Amino acid sequence: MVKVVVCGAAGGIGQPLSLLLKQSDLISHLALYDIVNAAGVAADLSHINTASKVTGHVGKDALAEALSGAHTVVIPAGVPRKPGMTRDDLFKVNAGIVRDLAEACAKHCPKAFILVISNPVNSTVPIVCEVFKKAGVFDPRKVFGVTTLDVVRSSTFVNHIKPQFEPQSNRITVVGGHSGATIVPILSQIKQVTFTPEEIKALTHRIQFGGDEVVKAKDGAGSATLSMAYAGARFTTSLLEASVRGKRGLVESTYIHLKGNAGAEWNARSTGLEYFAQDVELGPEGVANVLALPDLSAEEKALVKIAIGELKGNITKGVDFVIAVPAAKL
Ligand SMILES: NC(=O)C1=CN([C@@H]2O[C@H](COP(=O)(O)OP(=O)(O)OC[C@H]3O[C@@H](n4cnc5c(N)ncnc54)[C@H](O)[C@@H]3O)[C@@H](O)[C@H]2O)C=CC1
Ligand SMILES: O=C([O-])CC(=O)C(=O)O
Repeated sequence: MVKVVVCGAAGGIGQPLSLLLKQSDLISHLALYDIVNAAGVAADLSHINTASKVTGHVGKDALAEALSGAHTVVIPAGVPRKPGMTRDDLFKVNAGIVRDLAEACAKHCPKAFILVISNPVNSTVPIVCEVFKKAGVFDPRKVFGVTTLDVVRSSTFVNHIKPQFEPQSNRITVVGGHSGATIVPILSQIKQVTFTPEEIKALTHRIQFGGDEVVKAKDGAGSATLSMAYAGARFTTSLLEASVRGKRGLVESTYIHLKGNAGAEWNARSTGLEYFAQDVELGPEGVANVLALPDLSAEEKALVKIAIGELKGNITKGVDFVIAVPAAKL
């Protein structure tokens, strides 16, 4: 039974994510942090008759208390997209938010698992890792970019055109990163159903730009929150099952720092990248083993090549931000 902190807990993702985590019997203390409204959300959730204690922490002065003793910190803090924006457009605001939260985590809970939801994930994960490196507390097994929504969407969208494909028990590998062309679903490995080349093309495009569908439908009121909360709770639960309960064989796709993770050498060599999303087996210390990339079709190889090109810039942008901009005093 552990303490889990949600940073950005009063937001569109933070609230339903906290609701789902309140139902976990692996969590003894759910600490909700935000710069606004976290006390109200915590009071509300605290009336639910599950075992965990819920506390609310509002504003920077309450951050140390929220984070101390944390086993896991989930970060959906920051601004979401509006129509016409890319995830990279969020960097201006969210890079500083994530950098400051990472600084506080490195200080107050340096051994915690850090799950990054805030966009652009391709750059915010390097920001967290660089902050932890600077503080001398970096463990590459413990920082995760949450790309689970791409996996969830993949199964859902395949099921929409192939109803015989059972979407909850059949997991699809998604590699690369978390934005447009960097999202590469490996549909060629699906054994249960077959596709025409046109179906593969349409599905791939829908998965890569699934986020845009929601941004467009919400029409200025934000991006995916409920499906993201579901995906974030799924990833958090898998990690807790593996790290707290010791469950073996749990595999999730996630965007990680390759160097220093078992099994990732091949990925690092073949992509030339420092960070990449790939299936990993979770264990007591976080990443237990990075699974080998599955066989890719010629089309998927071409998509991975495009993803690598885009990821390079996204990663450099995150790394440079930490090196170039001094951290806010916390
Ligand atoms: N990884 C993924 O697959 C996905 C990521 N996202 C990203 O998640 C982020 C949050 O999205 P929403 O919840 O819809 O936004 P939102 O605006 O509804 O909520 C964000 C929350 O963060 C809080 N916040 C702002 N600055 C903060 C700080 N310094 N410390 C703590 N909390 C702070 C705000 O007060 C607000 O409550 C966005 O960057 C969005 O792009 C969204 C969907 C999927
Ligand atoms: O599209 C967005 O901006 C939010 C997001 O990351 C997603 O829904 O995959």
